[in-house]
Amino acid sequence: MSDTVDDVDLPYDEDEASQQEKIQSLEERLEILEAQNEEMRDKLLDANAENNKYQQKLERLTHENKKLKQSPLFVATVQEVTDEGVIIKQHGNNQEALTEVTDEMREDIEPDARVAVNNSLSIVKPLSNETDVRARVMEVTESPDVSYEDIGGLEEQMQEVRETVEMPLEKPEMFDDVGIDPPSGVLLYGPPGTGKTMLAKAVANQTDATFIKMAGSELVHKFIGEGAKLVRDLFDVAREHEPAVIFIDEIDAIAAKRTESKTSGDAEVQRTMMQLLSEMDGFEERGEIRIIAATNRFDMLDRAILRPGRFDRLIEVPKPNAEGREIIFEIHTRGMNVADDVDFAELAVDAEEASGADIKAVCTEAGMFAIRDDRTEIRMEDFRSAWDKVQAESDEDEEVSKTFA
Ligand SMILES: Nc1ncnc2c1ncn2[C@@H]1O[C@H](COP(=O)(O)OP(=O)(O)OP(=O)(O)O)[C@@H](O)[C@H]1O
Repeated sequence: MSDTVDDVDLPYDEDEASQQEKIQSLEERLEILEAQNEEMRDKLLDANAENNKYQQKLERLTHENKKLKQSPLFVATVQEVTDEGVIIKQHGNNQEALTEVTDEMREDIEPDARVAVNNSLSIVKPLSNETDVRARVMEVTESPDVSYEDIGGLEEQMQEVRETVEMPLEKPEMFDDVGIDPPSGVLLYGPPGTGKTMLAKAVANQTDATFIKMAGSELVHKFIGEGAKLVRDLFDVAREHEPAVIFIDEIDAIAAKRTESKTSGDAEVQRTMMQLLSEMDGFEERGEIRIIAATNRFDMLDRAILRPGRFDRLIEVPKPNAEGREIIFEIHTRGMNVADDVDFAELAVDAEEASGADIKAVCTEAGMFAIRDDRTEIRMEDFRSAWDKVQAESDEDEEVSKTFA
């Protein structure tokens, strides 16, 4: 829509201005309008250019997003950066490939760098170096600070771990003299928070062995193609630190029963497990290294892992009974200022179904109740309230895990 001449606010007085004055005013007005028009056009051009830039950025991000969603990614090592492209070698199957990269990516890549590649072997991103990965998945402790006295209610289990792990480390000659091979691996199984990790740490402490922990889930879920290599690394690190206790937590993540599905993730889990079995089978040359594995899901384990010479000693680590719970209460309140009215036997009966980890949480919570009440002494009522709280929290957790199951 345009204004008609009648609507226009004229820059002169219609009745009084001379013809000459009218022309001059109109010329001046025209000049101003032309300048304004020019300015608006420049702004429009700038806005268009800006728009184009955002459009391109949006396309790049959408593309990037799509690329990242094409999981899983595989791990490869850069062999050579050539004018034709980058030569990479995929981990796991050792397949070599020539792949093209953008100029920006080329700047970030050098021979021996590890990169994540997608299904079509395009480099998606460079990876942090190997030591970072090792550090992320392996916990190496020269002397863990857990001793047998810190563990409550697991006398039998402790005895068995001592025989099967401690004896071969401390008196290997006894096994030679008798002429039997010590068990290579011990499998601890039972509900979460019952002291499996503590048992492994205590035996390492007792034997002055280095404690090396790796979580099965870390081994397989981080990057496809890395699992088997990390298992090799794990045993290399153990050899460097002999005597050593290797603790593989959540072993079910690598040693679950074979499923029907043939996804690349499954193949990766299989490769990781085969590597673990072969490391264990070649165990005699490995000297003073003992392996302890743990799982909360014994029912899921592939039986191959339980054959003789592998994890052939199975030790169940159940939740503690009332007597065990009482001892665990005593252990975790050793350094606490507990009032005379506190009766651990009674608390142990009340806290049915509690794991060692729950009891530890109850003791800490009880201390918090005393602090909130401005007291330095912890009373029976604090422990009772703490148990109610811990129980309510674990019920909540259960609800959440059911919701997401
Ligand atoms: N039997 C126990 N005696 C004393 N404290 C215990 C016992 N069991 C568990 N705890 C306490 O709970 C914490 C967690 O226990 P731990 O990590 O050994 O459990 P876990 O069986 O390895 O659990 P998960 O299967 O979840 O790894 C311990 O650091 C300790 O404070």
